[in-house]
This record gives sequence, structure tokens and C-alpha cells, in this order.
Amino acid sequence: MAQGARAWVAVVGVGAVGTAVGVALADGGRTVVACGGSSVLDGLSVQVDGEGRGDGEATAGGDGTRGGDGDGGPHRHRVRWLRDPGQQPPPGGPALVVLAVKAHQTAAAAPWLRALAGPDAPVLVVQNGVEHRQRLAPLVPPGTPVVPALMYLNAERTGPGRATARRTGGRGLVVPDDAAGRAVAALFAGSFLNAETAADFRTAAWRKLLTNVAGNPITALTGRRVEVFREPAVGDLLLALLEEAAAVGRAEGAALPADAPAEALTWLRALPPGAPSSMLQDRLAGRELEHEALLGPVVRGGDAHGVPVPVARAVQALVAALRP
Ligand SMILES: NC(=O)C1=CN([C@@H]2O[C@H](COP(=O)(O)OP(=O)(O)OC[C@H]3O[C@@H](n4cnc5c(N)ncnc54)[C@H](OP(=O)(O)O)[C@@H]3O)[C@@H](O)[C@H]2O)C=CC1
Ligand SMILES: CC(C)(CO)C(=O)C(=O)O
Repeated sequence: MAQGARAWVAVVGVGAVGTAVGVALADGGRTVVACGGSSVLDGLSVQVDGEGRGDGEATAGGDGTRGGDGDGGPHRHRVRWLRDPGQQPPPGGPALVVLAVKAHQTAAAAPWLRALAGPDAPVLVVQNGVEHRQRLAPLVPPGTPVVPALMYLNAERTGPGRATARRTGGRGLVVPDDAAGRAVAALFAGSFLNAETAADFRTAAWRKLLTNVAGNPITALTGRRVEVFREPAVGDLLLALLEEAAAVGRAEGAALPADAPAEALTWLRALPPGAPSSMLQDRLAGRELEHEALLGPVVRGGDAHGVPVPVARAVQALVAALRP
């Protein structure tokens, strides 16, 4: 990754996750340029759950690091906002382009990638699913490194450029253990979002997908936050989904042990009280749901490998049929 003249990072998709990632990079000293979306932004603010009052009510546009409330207040930073990809960006080009739109919004965000990404400006794709690289390959300039990233924080939008981030265990961001992944991970050193590398990223991505295949649709369908996972009958449904997803993941080459489904269910049931999945947030806001990127790899993969996936197919049909 080029440094020096490339002194800023771009964030395309400044929603829940984009806000959290942008603030973490700004905490680490990077100048953040927020790109697109429907709200004019002059600052980003994240309240990290467990760090203090947690009311998420900070105003955007603070002067950096913590927002004047002492330790425990929100992390907030000024940012420059670009309305569209035709606008002149800061000089030098970005050192990194973070892409944090929903998977089904990726193609529409391609003009930003064409304008900003390139061999010296890798794209960090912070999305759920296992198909980051396939999705991005046709959309980035030739030679652009694409770094898939698994996000373990639960991020909830609380306003334009504002979010709450809840920790879900020890992990923050997981990227592949290669040169590009290691360079990106280093940018988060010392921030509230720890980035780690995974030698077997395929397995890491399927392990994360298990939680999303089960957790996201069930919260969206029931309209309930993570407390719903503790209902015994819901637990049975989650486990059935997890077993199917794990079987497909193994057929795709992921080294998922026999207890991976039970482990994922335990993780889901330990999520912080009140956490909404990203899909529940979309459901409550009347937005399109990200079902193809989450359930699609299981249903399509099941069909391709001859692995029966009746529960995932039924759940995908229900989620796809939801209307605002
Ligand atoms: N939220 C969470 O806790 C987690 C989410 N994830 C994953 O991270 C990814 C992002 O999710 P999340 O942050 O929740 O999503 P959000 O819906 O909160 O954010 C998406 C953002 O992208 C913006 N956007 C949409 N289209 C474009 C475009 N063409 N150009 C520029 N910006 C655009 C939206 O703008 P506007 O607001 O104007 O529509 C919005 O701000 C998803 O893949 C999700 O599955 C992973 C782990 C946790
Ligand atoms: C981490 C988790 C499971 C919860 O935020 C998530 O990935 C999501 O909501 O999409």
C-alpha cells in the first residue's frame, strides 16, 4: 500500500459499519473522506458500547478523538464529504477505499470504485458473506487489490454519520493473512476496532457466514432483536439452518469442525442484549434486505454440491417475500 502522498482514506457506504470503520481509521490518525449516500456529512461519530454513557447522542463534527465528554464519550471526527464520484477528491489519491454498502448495493457504488481505487488504492470490502472478491472483480480498475473483511462488531445507525458499536466477543475485523491484508490490518492498530488476519480466510468467512445465515433472517422475520435467539424453538430452527450452512461450507472447502453449528448458536445467544442484526435494521427502516449474499451461497451451494438445504431455502423464500 502506497503511503506518503496518499494520506487519506475513502469510505463508500457510510452507514452503520462504514461509520464505525471510518471512525476507527480516523482514531488511528487517517484523514477520512466520506463518499456518497443520501445525507450531507461533516463528521462521523461512534459510541462504543461499554465505553461510557452509551446514549449515542453525540453531535457530528467534533474535532477528533473523543468528543469532549472525557473518557467514555463517543469517538468523533470531522470528515470531508463528496456527494458524487465526479467531484474532485483531495490530492494524492486515497491510501485505501473502504466499501461498506450492502452487498446488493455494490454495483451501484461502482462509479466510486472506478474513480478512487487502483493498484495503489486497495479496496477493503467490509460486507457479510463469502463472495467479496467475486462481487468486486468486475467493478474495480485492473490491478486493484481487493481485501475482503469480516466485521464482528454489531453496528447500529443512530443518525446520519452516527452509530453505536457493540462488541460481540473478542473479535473486531478479520482479513486474509497476506501482504494486502496485513497492511490494512496495521491501519487499525490502536483503534477501538482491532483487526486480525486469518491464514485460512475461506474457513473464517464461512464461520462468520453461519452466524449471519441463521441470525439475520430470524431477527428480520420476527422483528425482534437478538433476545429472540434464546427462545428454545427458535434455537432448534437456528441449529437446523446452521447444520445446513456448515455442510455446504465444508463442501466448498471450509474446514468447519462438527461442533461449528453449536458454537455459532452459543455465539448468537451471547450477543449483547438489544443488538439488532443489520438485516433487522433494514427491515425496520423499510429497506431492501441483503438475503442473496447471505442465504444465496448456502442455497446455491447446496444445489451445486447436492447438499440438502430445505430449511435455508424456506427461510430465503420468506425473507425474499417480505415487503416494507
Ligand atoms: N450493521 C452491522 O452490525 C454489521 C453489518 N455487516 C455488513 O456490513 C455491510 C454494511 O452493512 P451496514 O453498515 O449495516 O449497512 P447500512 O445500510 O447501515 O449502510 C449502507 C450505507 O451505504 C450507503 N450507500 C448505498 N448505496 C450507495 C452508493 N451507491 N454509493 C454510496 N453509498 C451508498 C447507504 O446510504 P444511505 O444511508 O443514504 O442509503 C448507507 O449509508 C453489509 O454487508 C452487512 O451485512 C457486517 C457485520 C455487522
Ligand atoms: C455481527 C452481526 C451478527 C450482528 O451485528 C452481523 O454480522 C450483522 O448484524 O449483520
